[in-house]
Amino acid sequence: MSSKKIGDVVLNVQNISLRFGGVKALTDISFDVREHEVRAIIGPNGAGKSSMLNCINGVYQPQEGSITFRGQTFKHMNSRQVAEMGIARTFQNLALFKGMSVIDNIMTGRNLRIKSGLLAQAFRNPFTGLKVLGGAQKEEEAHREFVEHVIDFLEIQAYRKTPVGQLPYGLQKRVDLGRALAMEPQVLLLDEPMAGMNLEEKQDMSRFILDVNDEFGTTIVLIEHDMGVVMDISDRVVVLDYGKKIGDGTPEEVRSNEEVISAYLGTSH
Ligand SMILES: Nc1ncnc2c1ncn2[C@@H]1O[C@H](COP(=O)(O)OP(=O)(O)OP(=O)(O)O)[C@@H](O)[C@H]1O
Repeated sequence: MSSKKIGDVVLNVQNISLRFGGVKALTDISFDVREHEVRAIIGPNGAGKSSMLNCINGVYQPQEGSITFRGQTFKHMNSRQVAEMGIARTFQNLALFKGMSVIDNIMTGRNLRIKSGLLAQAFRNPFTGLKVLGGAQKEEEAHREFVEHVIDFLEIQAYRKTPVGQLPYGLQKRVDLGRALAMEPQVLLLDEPMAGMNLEEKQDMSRFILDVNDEFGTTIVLIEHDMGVVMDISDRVVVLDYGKKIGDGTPEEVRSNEEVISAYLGTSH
């Protein structure tokens, strides 16, 4: 855990309940996330972690409760609106375009920020027939520059032009992180960023997550199964079990919580 300064509450999850037919995926969940914090959500399989992230992200609409982001409360917001507010996410199963290069995949993260329409980009001088070097082109250059910055930051310069599908899994996860970072989010939701990685890849990813948190000042909410990683990099941890919150506090507090210990003793994690 770093010694950075943690700020005010940026994200407040209030009394969220989510049902799928008879299945109660989440029951009355409340917790907050502070600025610059690394906040983990943990719990055994089926505890409701991904459902929680999907509620914050606007993918699922909970039947009860609300979410407040920087003072703005939303009940029914779609994913695009949430992203435009400054909340980005990565997915458990990579959502990358495998045939496209690393740079083009990361560029897709910039789409929300591209203002000039295609029409403006296609505008030509009627006399010369040449493309007008206007705002659209300048804007594209600025986006490309930011994407190059993300590529340098994640140390993937050598693979800029490589189709993502040809990269090892650990690097694909890093590109997925880059795509989310390209959105310049205030809050980054990471769904099992270390899943399927070997030890070295996990160490690399942990370092990148902490660097993003430090250097970009991004607030991080992550789901992670590897308890060692969670305890190492998180400032505070929420523990879910069968859709209910059974623990919330620093890694030390959560580790010594009886209910958390017994929830984990009965599982493989
Ligand atoms: N789209 C859905 N339709 C029906 N049930 C769902 C859906 N999504 C989640 N559930 C159910 O909600 C509960 C919580 O699932 P969720 O995937 O959120 O848990 P999780 O903690 O992320 O699990 P895991 O660690 O296995 O990824 C489970 O009982 C699951 O079967």
